[in-house]
Amino acid sequence: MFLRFVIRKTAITIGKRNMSMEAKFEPLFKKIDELKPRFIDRLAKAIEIPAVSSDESLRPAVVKKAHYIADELKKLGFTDIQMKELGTQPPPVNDPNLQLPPVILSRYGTDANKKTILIYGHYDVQPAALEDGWDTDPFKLVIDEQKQLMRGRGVTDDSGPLKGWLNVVEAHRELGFDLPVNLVTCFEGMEESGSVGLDTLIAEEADKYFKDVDTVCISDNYWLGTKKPVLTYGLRGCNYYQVTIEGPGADLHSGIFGGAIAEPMVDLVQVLSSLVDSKGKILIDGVMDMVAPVTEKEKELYEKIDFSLDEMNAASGSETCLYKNKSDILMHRWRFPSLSIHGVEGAFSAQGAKTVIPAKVTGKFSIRTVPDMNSDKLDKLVIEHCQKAFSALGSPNKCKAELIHNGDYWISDPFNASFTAAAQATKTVYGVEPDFTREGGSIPITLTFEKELKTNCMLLPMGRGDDGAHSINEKLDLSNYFGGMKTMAAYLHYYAAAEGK
Ligand SMILES: C[C@H](N)C(=O)N[C@@H](Cc1c[nH]cn1)C(=O)O
Ligand SMILES: [Zn+2]
Ligand SMILES: [Zn+2]
Repeated sequence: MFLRFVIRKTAITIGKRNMSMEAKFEPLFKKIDELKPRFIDRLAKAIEIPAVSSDESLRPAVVKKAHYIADELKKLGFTDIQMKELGTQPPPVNDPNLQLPPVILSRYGTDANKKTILIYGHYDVQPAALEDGWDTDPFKLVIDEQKQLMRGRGVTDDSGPLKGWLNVVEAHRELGFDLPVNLVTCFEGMEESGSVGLDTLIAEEADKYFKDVDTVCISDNYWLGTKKPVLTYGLRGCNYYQVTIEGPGADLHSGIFGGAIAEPMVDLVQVLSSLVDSKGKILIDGVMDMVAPVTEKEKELYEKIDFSLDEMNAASGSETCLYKNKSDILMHRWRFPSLSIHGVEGAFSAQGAKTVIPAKVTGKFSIRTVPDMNSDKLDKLVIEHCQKAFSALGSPNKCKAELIHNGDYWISDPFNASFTAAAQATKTVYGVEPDFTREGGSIPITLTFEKELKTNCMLLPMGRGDDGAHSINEKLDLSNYFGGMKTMAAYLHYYAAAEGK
């Protein structure tokens, strides 16, 4: 209720003072539509580069994509382009000399009379392979004319939104319009792998490259459903772990050794199954005790959000949701922790029936964290739990549990000039006021920006909840790509005209 009032009041004030600004929207939006072939082509070239940050063998591709983006920035008139090197990737890693991909810093405009917005995005992607069940090559942008959408790994997460910012600048240039704000880019290539190395860079550049930043805008999440635009004011954190169990000196014939040897895979399955039950309940002692209690006031927020079980089922492609009512679903996606088991490295996973006893297996799992969980305490609880669960097996094998990477949860107050400007932009483009949502996923660096730059972050998603980010057949509807760019463009203008940060 209060939020609606603030948005309307500001819109009227800004509307009166900035008629000329709003008059620019018509040609700007028309230009964005006109440049459709160019904007799709820019995204297609990005999708073709398999920039999978978690795959060490694909690191050259991640770096290649960074250079492709930097070249585009140069052509579009961005200045002071710096490819910031972050050194070698810390363990656990196979190649101890593996270089982290560069962070792309650049500027568009340096006018001291304008506000400065830092736009963050990531150019790395999650792994993808045709064998996973994709209908088309994941690293080739395919347009489905009938459904009016684009498919390919990264279209919605996060190459589409990242390119969206570049396209918005290009539309202004084509029209001879000044950008109403200065932009600073911070585009990283390790977000899908915990944003390793970026915290340090942000701390180092806070008083240098990022000195004049007034606010941070991140377009790297999704609407909750498929119809209603949202603005996001919270994220869960993510602590990612691995537990390795090893025994025999090499993979063994299960007919020759089976029954007479302690099998690492058998031990691992038991350790993993001690972490969480089939109802999603985390079984590690002490974890749930850290979670902030649900308040009555908070419950009302979930009831007002436009979402349904049907939308949840449509997005998951199943009817396997653990909860039936909207509030429970949203709370378990946004404000309770979850533990997911992702896979096992070293185990037989291909088709067919290989009769092998794997010698060394590494189970991967992560915990999405929420207020008021303490990350260090969580690591201690998790690692001790794994060691205890393994010891209880009395196995002669060896077990090691460790953290791979972590990133904090983030929650902010959406009552500031940036959220208000984004709400106005959404209303202008989509004709509806956005819902204010939290996100179950993680963008590890959000809290770091707020702490180090002493400013606010605002999340302005482009794609929809059913885009299949991290999944097969990842898509971005054309209406979201173009609507998203128009919203980004209008946001820059509304934010420039607003009082305060
Ligand atoms: C929401 C964002 N687009 C995203 O997908 N983030 C990843 C980040 C990550 C990967 N490992 C740990 N964090 C996610 O939420 O999985
Ligand atoms: Zn992302
Ligand atoms: Zn992602």
